[in-house]
Amino acid sequence: MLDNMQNECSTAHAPAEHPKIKSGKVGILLANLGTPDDYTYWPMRRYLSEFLSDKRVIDYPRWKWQPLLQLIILSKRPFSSGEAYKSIWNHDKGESPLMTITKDQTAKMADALHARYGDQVMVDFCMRYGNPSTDSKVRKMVEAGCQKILFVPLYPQYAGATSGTANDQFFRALMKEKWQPAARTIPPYFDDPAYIDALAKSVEDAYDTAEKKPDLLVVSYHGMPKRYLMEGDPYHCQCQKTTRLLKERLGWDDSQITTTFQSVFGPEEWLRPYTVEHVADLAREGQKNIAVIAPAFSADCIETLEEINEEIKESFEEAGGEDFLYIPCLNDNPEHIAALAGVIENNLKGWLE
Ligand SMILES: C=CC1=C(C)c2cc3[nH]c(cc4nc(cc5[nH]c(cc1n2)c(C)c5CCC(=O)O)C(CCC(=O)O)=C4C)c(C)c3C=C
Ligand SMILES: [Fe+2]
Ligand SMILES: [Fe+2]
Repeated sequence: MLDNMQNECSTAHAPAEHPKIKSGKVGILLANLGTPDDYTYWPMRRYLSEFLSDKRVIDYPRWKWQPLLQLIILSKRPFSSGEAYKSIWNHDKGESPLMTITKDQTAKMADALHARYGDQVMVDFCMRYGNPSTDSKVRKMVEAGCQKILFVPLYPQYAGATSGTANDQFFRALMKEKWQPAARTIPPYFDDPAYIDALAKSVEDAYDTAEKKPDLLVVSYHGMPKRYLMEGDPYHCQCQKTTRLLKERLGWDDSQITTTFQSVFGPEEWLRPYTVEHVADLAREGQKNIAVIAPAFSADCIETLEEINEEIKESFEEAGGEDFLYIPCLNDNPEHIAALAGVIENNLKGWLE
């Protein structure tokens, strides 16, 4: 039974103006990358500026990077990225798909965890960039009486540019609290059997219902500069291992599956092979019928719906490819929620049984 501090202070000894203190809950705070509030210039610029000013994402010295970012990149990219967001926008809800899906995931996770732990837990989500901010959601949890918070970045593979910076922002939010809750973050879960099962099932379902069974599965991960790998970031290795585990779980051999990296940004070399070039090479070599899956994303977003399913598909078709099957992210499907709930349960041990 979790302790309730308010009982101790409801005696005659407490000062009359004593604040109401809520306690006794465990917060589970899901976190994703963030997304612009709108696809027009200023919201896009605000979002990109916050994102691309993060040293975990782009690690050039500020004096060199900020003039280039603020004067050159942010005068053009909000327009081109805004167009891309507009093409995938959830106009009914007035938000991006990443936002809609994260809300759906959170609602389903809340149901699953309330069924398991009752009202001892509070489940919510925040974003690393933009809204709802990590600060605001940590504040809300502390105010509601969460003395313990488990922070859950929704990235299966660890990268400094994703889980690392999400955790940094969580710790910064804790710095502002008078009564800092106990805090945990989760390790990467790319090798969790239930997560690999969920991925494999999504491939099997897509292949079963495809008009033409694909000859090759391209497993496309968000890229990063190759230098980050050389400097110690484990993301590349965790991506390669995700593909291997998926291949083994599907009972396939190396001829049926391949790993690539997408979304190259700037002049540096990024992790290779680049998806957009590789699918064109495949089409030219005679692989006319492929499927693409993107396991680094827990929710469909601009990088999957627009980049993979529009730009990369076009590159494949222009090079002579015929059938391009995009396999959606795991989003709020039941196997994904169950796998994530299992990861959360494991990481709550000692706090809640
Ligand atoms: C420029 C450096 C970038 C690195 C390094 C990077 C790593 C990285 N990102 C994700 C997940 C997502 N990225 C998303 C969008 C996005 N990413 C970058 C740049 C880097 N990402 C930019 C500039 C953008 C914005 C879109 C654009 O202007 O092209 C998103 C989608 C957000 C959405 O609203 O839909 C996600 C998710 C991972 C997993 C990763 C790992 C190394
Ligand atoms: Fe990104
Ligand atoms: Fe590696």
